[in-house]
Amino acid sequence: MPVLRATALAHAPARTVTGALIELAARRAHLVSVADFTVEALLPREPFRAARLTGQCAQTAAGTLVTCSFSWVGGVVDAMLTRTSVLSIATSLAEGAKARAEALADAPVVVGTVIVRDRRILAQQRAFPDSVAGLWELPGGRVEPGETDADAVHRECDEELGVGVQPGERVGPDVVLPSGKLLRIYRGTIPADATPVAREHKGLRWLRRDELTDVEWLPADRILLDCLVDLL
Ligand SMILES: Nc1nc2c([nH]c(=O)n2[C@H]2C[C@H](O)[C@@H](COP(=O)(O)OP(=O)(O)OP(=O)(O)O)O2)c(=O)[nH]1
Repeated sequence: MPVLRATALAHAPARTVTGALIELAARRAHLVSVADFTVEALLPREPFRAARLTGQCAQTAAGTLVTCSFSWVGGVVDAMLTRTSVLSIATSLAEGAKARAEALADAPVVVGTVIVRDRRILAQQRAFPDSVAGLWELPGGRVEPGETDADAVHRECDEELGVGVQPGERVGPDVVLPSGKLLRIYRGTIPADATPVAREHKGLRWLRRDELTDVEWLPADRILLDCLVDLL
């Protein structure tokens, strides 16, 4: 199976470069899976139908090395012209992810919080604005000036759920929102006897692994479902 690779070195964190790769890959291909530092997608059009794109980010001392590879079943599409155009797609993705991630360095951040209890994730249903009312998301919100991400996790969960959350480690890559903000997910732990209540949302659900796709998530959260499943 032919494989072509292109690389670039980005001066941005690996999770942000992965987020940039997701954004670029989703414009050209169908996302197949997203992990912390790896994106897989399938190209939808001939002559690349069934060609697989893999974008991988690795943090190094010099920056984040982004590697974009294309693999496809050889044969008719294995002509020199195709190899050249595949290489140019891989190169533009790697270079594009580098440029986009570096431009996103100062982007505002929205934090989301994954709270797991009894192997269920807490999701909340938006009440407003009308464009997203009824869709589901993780507790959280915008990081305000002067706050750390952890401060925002704590404040937003207190405001939205009335519980004290202990912010934990990162989950998944950054996801670029249509507004240009970055959605950034953290684990959060609540006391065993705490009972979250929906103060600003229509409702709450504790979702089991097999229920995660029963609700209609905001588009950015849908991209992260693979990463959430891994926590259950
Ligand atoms: N809290 C949260 N927001 C999310 C998630 N996924 C996602 O796309 N978003 C988007 C929805 C909103 O456009 C934005 C967060 O806005 P928000 O309304 O919850 O937070 P906020 O009160 O601090 O924001 P703002 O209205 O003051 O700008 O991020 C998620 O899982 N959790």
